[in-house]
Parts: sequence; C-alpha cells; structure tokens
Amino acid sequence: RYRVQRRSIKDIRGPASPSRLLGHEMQFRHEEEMGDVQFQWLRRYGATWLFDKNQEDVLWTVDPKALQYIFHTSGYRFPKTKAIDQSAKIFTGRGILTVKGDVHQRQRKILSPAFSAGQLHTFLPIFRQLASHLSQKWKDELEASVSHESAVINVPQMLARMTLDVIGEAAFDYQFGALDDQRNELARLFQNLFVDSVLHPPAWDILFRATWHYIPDSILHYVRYLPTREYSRFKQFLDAAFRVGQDLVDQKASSSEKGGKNIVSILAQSSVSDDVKKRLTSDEMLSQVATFLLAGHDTTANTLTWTLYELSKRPEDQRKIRDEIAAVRKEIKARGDEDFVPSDFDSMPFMNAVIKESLRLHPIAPMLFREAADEDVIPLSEPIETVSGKFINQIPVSKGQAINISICSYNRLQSVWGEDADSWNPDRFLGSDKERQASVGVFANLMTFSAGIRACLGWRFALLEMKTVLTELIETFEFKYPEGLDVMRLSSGIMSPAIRGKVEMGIQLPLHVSLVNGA
Ligand code: HEM
Repeated sequence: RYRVQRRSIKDIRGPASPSRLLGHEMQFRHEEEMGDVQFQWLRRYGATWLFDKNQEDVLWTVDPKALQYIFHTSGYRFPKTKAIDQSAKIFTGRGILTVKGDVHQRQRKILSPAFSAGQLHTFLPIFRQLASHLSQKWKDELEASVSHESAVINVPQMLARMTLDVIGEAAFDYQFGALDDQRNELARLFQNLFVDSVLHPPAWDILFRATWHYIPDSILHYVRYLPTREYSRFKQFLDAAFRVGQDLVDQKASSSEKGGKNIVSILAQSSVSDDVKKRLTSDEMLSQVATFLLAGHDTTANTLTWTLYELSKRPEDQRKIRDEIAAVRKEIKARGDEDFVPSDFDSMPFMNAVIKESLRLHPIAPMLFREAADEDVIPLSEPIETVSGKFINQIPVSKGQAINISICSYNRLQSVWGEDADSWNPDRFLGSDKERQASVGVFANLMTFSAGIRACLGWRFALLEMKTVLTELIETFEFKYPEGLDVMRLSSGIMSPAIRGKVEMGIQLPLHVSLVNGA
C-alpha cells in the first residue's frame, strides 16, 4: 500500500544489483573502508543515482539543490525512515533524535535554550578545565614512559572519556569522573558501542530490518530485547542511561538551585510543567539524557581524533596552529585577561580551517536516511541523464520513496569542493569563495552537522569544545604518525578510525606524543 510507487524512479542510472534478495545492502554494509563503495558510485554517476536495497528502489542523492529542498524548504515533508528511527530508538528511546513532526517541534523548542549564545559562554571554563585535565593525564603518561618525554598513546580512548566528562558537567551539572576512573560504568558501556553492535551485520539482520517498515511500532518496541550482539549492547547502554538520567534529574529537582538553562535544569523543569507545550513525559525526559550522552560526546571525540590523525602527518600544520595560539596568548595578556574568551578562537583562521577540513573529510555521521511523506518533486542543481537518454532537472517521487543522503559523499562533491575534494587541504577554507556558494548545511557549507529543522542542536557547543581542546593539545604536545601504521575508516554506522587488519580492536589511533619544547 504505502510502498507502491506510482512515480517510478527506475529510469535513474545506478549500479547493477549484485544480489536479488539483498540488493546492494550487503556490499554497502560490509565494505572494507567506510565510503569506498559510494565514492566509486559518486565518481561514476555524479550526485544522484539509484540503489537497490533489498529489492526496493532507493534514491541516493547529494545534489546541493536537492539537499536544500529536502532539509530546508520542505520542513517536515521528508521524515527519517521508520527503520532508521527504530534503530535509533533502541539506543536513545523517544528523544529528540527519533521523534517526528509536532512532537519534534515541541521537544526542540524546550531544549534549544540550552544551546543559546549566552549558555555557550558558560561552557568555556568547563571545556578549558577538562582539556587541561586530559593534557595533564598525557603529561603523566609521558613522564612515566621509558624516555620520560615521548610515548605512543591511543588518543581516542582518553578523548572519549574527556568528552563524556564535558557533557556530564556542561549538560548535567555532574562529574562523571571518566578521565580519572578507568572503571567508570558509562565510559565502559560507550567504548566501541557502535563497533560491537553495528559492524558487519549478518544477512539475517539486514533482511529482518527490511521488514520493519511493515511492522507496527508497538511490536517493534520489543526488538531491543533480542538477545543478540546487534541489540543487547545498545539495550545495556539505554538501561544505564535511563538509570543515570533519573538520578541526575531527581538531584536537580530536589536541589535548592532552581531555574538554570542547562539540559538537566530544563529537563527537571519540563517534567513538572503545567503547560503541555513545555512538558516532557518521564520517558521523553530520560530519552533526552541518553540522546545527549550519545550525540554529545562520541561525535566530538571522534572528530578530534580524526583531526589529530591528519595533523600527526603534518608537523607544518601543527606549527602554524601553535603560532596562532602564541599570537592570541599575547593579545590576551595585553588586554589584561587571564584566559580565552570564545571570540579569541575567531583570531585563529588556520585552526578554524583545519577543523572545517577535518569535519569535511571525516563526518562522524556519514549517512542520513529519509523518505517522502507524500508525492513530491525534488529539484536538482544540475540535470542528469537517465537510462532512456532523457535529461531531467527534477525528480518526481511517490509517497514513501526512500532517499539516502550521504554526508560523506556530499562533502567530497567536486562541483562544490574542487578537484582535490578527496585530499586534505585546509587552505580551501581560507578564501571565502566556498562559503559564498548556496549554503547547504548549518556550518561552513558542510553537511556534517546536517541541515534545516533537524540539524545538530549541539553544533556550536561541539565547535567551541573542539577549538578549546585542540588549542590545549597542540600548544602542549607534538603528535607524530607512527611509521607503518595503517589507519582506515571503520564502517560501523559512525565513521571512526581503526587499524587495518585489526578491526576487532575497535576504535584505535596510536600516535607518538611528545612535549612541545618548554611546555
Ligand atoms: C563533531 C560533533 C558533532 C557532529 C558531527 C554532529 C552531527 C549531527 C548530525 C549529522 C545530526 C543529525 C542526525 C539525524 O538527523 O539523524 C545531529 C543531531 C543532533 N545532535 Fe549533533 N553532532 C555533533 C555534536 C553534538 C553535540 C556536542 C551535541 C550536544 C551537546 C549534539 C546534539 C545533537 C542533537 C540533540 C541532535 C538531534 C537534533 C534534532 O533531531 O532536532 N551533537 N548531530
């Protein structure tokens, strides 16, 4: 009924399907390195192509005008697919990431004040303090090493603990203490959560998920209880997040400090609000805790990891950032301040360009999955030639048409980023040309934080956190990429680094770390 397609998209070109039953899904979910398969299709078919997902025709597009239409112009007319919503519900419940339409609008309105410019200002001391704590931990590690000045450190591990502590303090007024406590329950539950649950799903799971579209939500709710690898790790995390969340909200509700605009204060106030527009049910409230724990820490930790990966290969880029930090330090001293204010980071153009380039090449959430809520017509910025030889500059779609939006492919589109789109080149962000083009995402014309009414709520938070941490780390340490190390993009739902041939070890980036002279 819902899936019957009156507006066929079969005339759109795309790769031949390798399997009648599974289509491209197995090839896509089992590619060795995240993006390998789709980057080939991108070069062969351009920005739009047809993909066979378990015998369903899926439109795959990264055309800038199509993205603008789907994410901005059409409001809620292209919701997330039921399968992706249900997958996210398994680990975040009924929080802002998984709800739709009016409910999403209500939740977003309630939560947005926690990310205002004024609030952001209050986070900076937390970011500075925890970045410096991480830096001290690594200094201690160097001190304890044989040479006392250099060691190989697996950087994502402590970065993830630090970003967990950051989200604890900034969002929940709570010290998880993950940097200090190696046995911290949440930190352990998060470690390799996606790798353990999502990496290389078996064929039965791919086929099972293809049926979700036809199963009522009330039954799908029980999928989380399946005792398999794919589901049990996520359930453990959600149970722990709900438990921790209830404690945090109870503590806030009983504390004498009322008001406040951080997440936990907002959650405590909305759980008792008389105004239905401002109220969150208990389930919604705890789901937000799980959502922010997850969306707000691994994302930033992975992006920082990838940034150090790129910088460790380029001592010259590290030096340029160090020079910028030294210049800003002088300005801070000259004006009589003790420490950075958020606007100080604006005077570091190269560091900002490095962060943008890292977000471009290494988007932690590489894909988004949407479907048309109704019949619609998607405009394209460039006409495409169809199988029958026609040139079309818009694609009529039926209600229910599934659309895959690849953030990682859009971020490498040559028509937007130039012929060197596959290579590291932060200088591309130093001119203003790229940012003058039609803006697609919420930041720097990138899709990394998504776009429109469902764009990342924490993107300013993440940027300020990353700038603060990078400033601390590059000022204090030199990072060097070990000879012979072969790091790859792991394909586990999120894009994270792993060592080729050792993916069972999960997220890894062991770098040579030493103190900058005089640090
Ligand atoms: C580099 C870091 C980050 C990246 C790349 C990132 C990326 C994204 C993306 C792509 C989405 C859209 C997901 C979808 O539509 O399915 C999203 C949503 C979201 N992100 Fe982030 N994120 C980052 C950091 C953060 C942080 C630090 C927070 C909170 C403190 C946060 C909170 C959220 C929330 C609440 C949503 C759901 C928004 C909605 O549906 O209305 N994110 N993020």
